[in-house]
Amino acid sequence: MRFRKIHGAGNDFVLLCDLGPDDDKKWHKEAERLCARRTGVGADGLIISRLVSHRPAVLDVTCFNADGSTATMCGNALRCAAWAAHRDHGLQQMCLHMAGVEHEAVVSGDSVWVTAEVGAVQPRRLQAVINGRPTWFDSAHTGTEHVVAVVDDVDNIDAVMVGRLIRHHADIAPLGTNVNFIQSAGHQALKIRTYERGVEAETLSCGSGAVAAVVVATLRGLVAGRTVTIHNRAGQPLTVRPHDTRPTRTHWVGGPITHTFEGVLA
Ligand SMILES: N[C@H](CCC[C@H](N)C(=O)O)C(=O)O
Repeated sequence: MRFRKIHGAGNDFVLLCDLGPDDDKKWHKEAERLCARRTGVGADGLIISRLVSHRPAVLDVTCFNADGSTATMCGNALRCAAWAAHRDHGLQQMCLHMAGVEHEAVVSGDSVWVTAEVGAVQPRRLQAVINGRPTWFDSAHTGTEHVVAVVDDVDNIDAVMVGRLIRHHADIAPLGTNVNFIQSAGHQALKIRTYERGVEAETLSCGSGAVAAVVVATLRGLVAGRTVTIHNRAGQPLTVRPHDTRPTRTHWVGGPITHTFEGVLA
């Protein structure tokens, strides 16, 4: 079986396209095997993308985290799937279904944009002591669970240690959460680091995390609700902007996609 290795601003995936209507359940174990950094292909997640219809352009996209769990939303996985549908089928705009939610996607020059739906926001959801300072985490649901803390210097955080602590916090068990640390980075810009549940590691970028960061940063007055640049660990910024017709509910997240290589699974 052919696969693509692809990343969305550093968030990397094994991508399988057009497999036909298979049972997704068997892919949990396969995701764990393929994503293993030493013994597999190595990735943050496995994407399975199926073209449902050409006109209108509709894709069904499933994303598994590296530990085999299902991601209910993955902005970068959706962006990778849209990129591949553009390459394979010439689609420029499409509708993507992931975990029962509809997302729009637009391929525009070097950027691929997808929509994320913003759900419940809860200020001061959790607290942790970071570098000796009590720090609040606000939660923002952007299709999956995210908490966001505003800190002075994201580079000075042990993102894996603190991320893991928060991810397993008793107050949010058993679901857990993705954990984001942000700081202001000038006019309409943020710097971010993200610890991802299901990968159980820091990832280089996270689409739904970038949207959660903008929601929380807007709430905290760090940015205004317009276009925001999110500087990540990959050095390949994502851009978040409100949707034109439903700006409070939906955000676009866009950025580069890199197709690294193709291969054949043994
Ligand atoms: N990296 C992803 C989010 C994955 C979410 C996953 N870690 C989970 O909570 O199941 C993104 O670009 O939106």
